[in-house]
Amino acid sequence: MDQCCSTQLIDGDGEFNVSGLEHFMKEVKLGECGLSYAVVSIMGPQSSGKSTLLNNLFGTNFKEMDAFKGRSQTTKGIWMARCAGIEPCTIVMDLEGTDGRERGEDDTAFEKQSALFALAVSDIVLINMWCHDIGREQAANKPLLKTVFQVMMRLFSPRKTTLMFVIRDKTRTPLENLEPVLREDIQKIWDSVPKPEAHKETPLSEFFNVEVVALSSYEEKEEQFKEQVANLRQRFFHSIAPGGLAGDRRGVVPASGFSFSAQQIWKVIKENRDLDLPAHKVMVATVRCEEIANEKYSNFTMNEIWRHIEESVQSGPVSGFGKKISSLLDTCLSEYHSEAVYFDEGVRTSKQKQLEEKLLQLIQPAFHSMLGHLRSGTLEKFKDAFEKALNSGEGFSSASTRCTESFMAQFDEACSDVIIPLAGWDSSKTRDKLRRDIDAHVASVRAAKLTEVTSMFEKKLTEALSGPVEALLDEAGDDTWPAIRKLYNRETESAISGLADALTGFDMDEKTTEEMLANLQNFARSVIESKAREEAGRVLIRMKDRFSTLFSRDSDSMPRVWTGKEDIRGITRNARTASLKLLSVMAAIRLDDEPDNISKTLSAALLDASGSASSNRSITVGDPLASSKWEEVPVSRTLITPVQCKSLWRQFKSETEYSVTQAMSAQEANKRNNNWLPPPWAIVAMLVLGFNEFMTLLRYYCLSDYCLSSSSRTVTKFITTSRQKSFVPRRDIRWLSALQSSMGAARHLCRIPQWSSTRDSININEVPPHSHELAQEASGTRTNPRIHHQSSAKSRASIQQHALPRAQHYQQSLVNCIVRCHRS
Ligand SMILES: Nc1nc2c(ncn2[C@@H]2O[C@H](COP(=O)(O)OP(=O)(O)OP(=O)(O)O)[C@@H](O)[C@H]2O)c(=O)[nH]1
Repeated sequence: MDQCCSTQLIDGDGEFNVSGLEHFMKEVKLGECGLSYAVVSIMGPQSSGKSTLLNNLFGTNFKEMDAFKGRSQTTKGIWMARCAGIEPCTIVMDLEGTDGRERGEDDTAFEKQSALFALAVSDIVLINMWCHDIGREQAANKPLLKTVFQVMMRLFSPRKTTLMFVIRDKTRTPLENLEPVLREDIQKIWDSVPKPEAHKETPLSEFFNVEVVALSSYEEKEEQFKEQVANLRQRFFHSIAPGGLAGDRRGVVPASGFSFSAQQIWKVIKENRDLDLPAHKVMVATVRCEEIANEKYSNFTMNEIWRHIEESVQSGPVSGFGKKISSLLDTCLSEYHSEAVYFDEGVRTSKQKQLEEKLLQLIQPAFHSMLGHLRSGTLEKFKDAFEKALNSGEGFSSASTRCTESFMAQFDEACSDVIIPLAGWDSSKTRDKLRRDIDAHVASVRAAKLTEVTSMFEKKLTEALSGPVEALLDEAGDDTWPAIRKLYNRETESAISGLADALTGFDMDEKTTEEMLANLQNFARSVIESKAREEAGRVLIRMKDRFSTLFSRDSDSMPRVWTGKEDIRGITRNARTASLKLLSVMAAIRLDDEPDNISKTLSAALLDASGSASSNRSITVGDPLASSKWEEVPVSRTLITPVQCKSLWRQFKSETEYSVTQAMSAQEANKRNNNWLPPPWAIVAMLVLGFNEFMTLLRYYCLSDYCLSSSSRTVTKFITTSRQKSFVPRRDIRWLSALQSSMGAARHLCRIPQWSSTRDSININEVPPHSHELAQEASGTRTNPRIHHQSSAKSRASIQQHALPRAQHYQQSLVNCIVRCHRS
């Protein structure tokens, strides 16, 4: 026989030995038995040989009374032991004997409590009784049976227990004769027990299987006793099998819940409450399933593989995540199931569901982290691949479609490795987010590329338009805006065509493409408009330049010399008309080829009938320029408003007036100097006084004029050459101009009586005052030319070297001629 293990379950004071039971259960490994165990109890009068029977029947080691010390109570409370060598695992409880002398009046209470406990917990209850008590009115077991039947009524839906009456010290009377008498006694007791209304007519057999065995006296016929006990033992093998000795086992709790169940039953019994076994079973199942679930959850959280996954997933994806987690979950849940399988199904399933939820709640953050890693990883890989595809020259649309499909498929594949079938979590939200991220990236790259392409065409357009437009506006004339329009159309068409070609690879909708092309066209327009505005801001300078060019230079671009023959009025009119043309061209943007009357309006308002004189009138009512808006031109295309034109013209006129005045003064001076004919009275006098004098004078004038003109032209030529070659300082040019004037003055001197033949040279330091004035006028300064030439010895030397010898030569010729004329 196996070594027996026993413990006191409930002590004599009714205290439940929890730790003792837990220890006992571990020792006999009861928790692992599931439903494959049986509980046998024995009750009966004190010192009726219960312990002796159990020890012989089940190989237990319950304490037995020493026969030589007399009959007294040996067993206190309830003891428990495992039956040795009986399968399935059978637990036997030895109850304190009834009817004992030690407990007195209170015994009833403990008897009832222990009897109820035994009925609630046991599959088989042995009722130990003396053979000689059968049929006796005052039999010792009668109160015990009454108690058993009474407490049984306190069990709701009691399990059907096997009541095995063990008749001790069997007499010669055969069992067949004893059993009916005993059953009759039992029935009488059953009938006498008060029952609840529901069980008034319920037969005893509804609640108990009654079995009767008889044993010979252990003390007197030990051999027989042991033989009979050995036979009886056989009935306890496979007692829980169908048809076995055990009852219907309706109230059986899984072995792992036995400890808790027994505690709760004893607690209820002690509190003298009714014992609802089905409810108790559910309660035990609830508590035990919860305990099992908690234990499994705790085991899961402590699992090494899980802890590694949980830690690793913080920093990156874990390979085979779904499979690993699923395996852990399966293990955990199957362990739960195997332990909780014998508990109430409803409770078990419910608790399993709760366990699953808790586990999935624990796992979910790791799952989302995994998806997050997959999403971000896929996105990064997509970005790299997309960039490489674009750099390799693949079309934008083709690259984006191909890369998107490829990496979404990669994500789907990777997701299948993460999915936990039990959880049934959906990765579609993460997938959608990835798709949105990819689309956003494609959009941003597209925007950047489009900006790049657009900028390139804008730059090209700016280069193609800006310079030429500036040049065209600089030469403002009737053809300026048509030329700009032509340029604009040509360059814009070229750029739009180029951009349209470049956009074909971007897979853009027609509307967006058209918008971009329109934007480029508008950009071209804005370049021209901007340049036009810029040039319009400099219109006054340009007008003055144009005026100056046309006024101061002849058709060969040579500087004009106001000899007196020029038509200053006409030249001024032409210059102003050209300047006004520039103003009218600059007044508005004419990219749309819409005719306007700006030029006519300006001419009418700013040039008089002759076209030369500009209006100095202030703005009056009815003045076509008294407006801030041209009639035919929208404000957006206006560069210079009518009133601004008026103001600009006034300023232009006043700033160019001086040049005209100067020219006129110079012309007047030249006219005076060229007026060599003697006064009319002299001509008349000469005609009257004599032919000789006339001829003399004629020669004198002709020769002197020839000589001086020659000298004057020589000096003029020298000055011009010097200017062109830039080897004479400007101030000396001024002096030479003065010298040139002085030669004119020399002609004048020739007619002055003070002129003498002894004066055969010109002292440059004594240039006549008249020539100084001429010099001042020529130079436009008030500086005394004397100071200039004095301040530059080098210049003076140069002049003396080049100009003066010639001047002196011609002057000497002049003097000689004059002397000859005088003499002749
Ligand atoms: N006449 C008779 N005496 C027996 C028999 N079996 C045991 N005894 C004796 O009865 C006495 C009590 O035996 P236990 O086995 O201790 O009886 P018990 O019912 O367990 O006693 P408590 O635990 O005190 O109630 C002992 O002296 C035994 O030798 C039997 O079959 N016939």
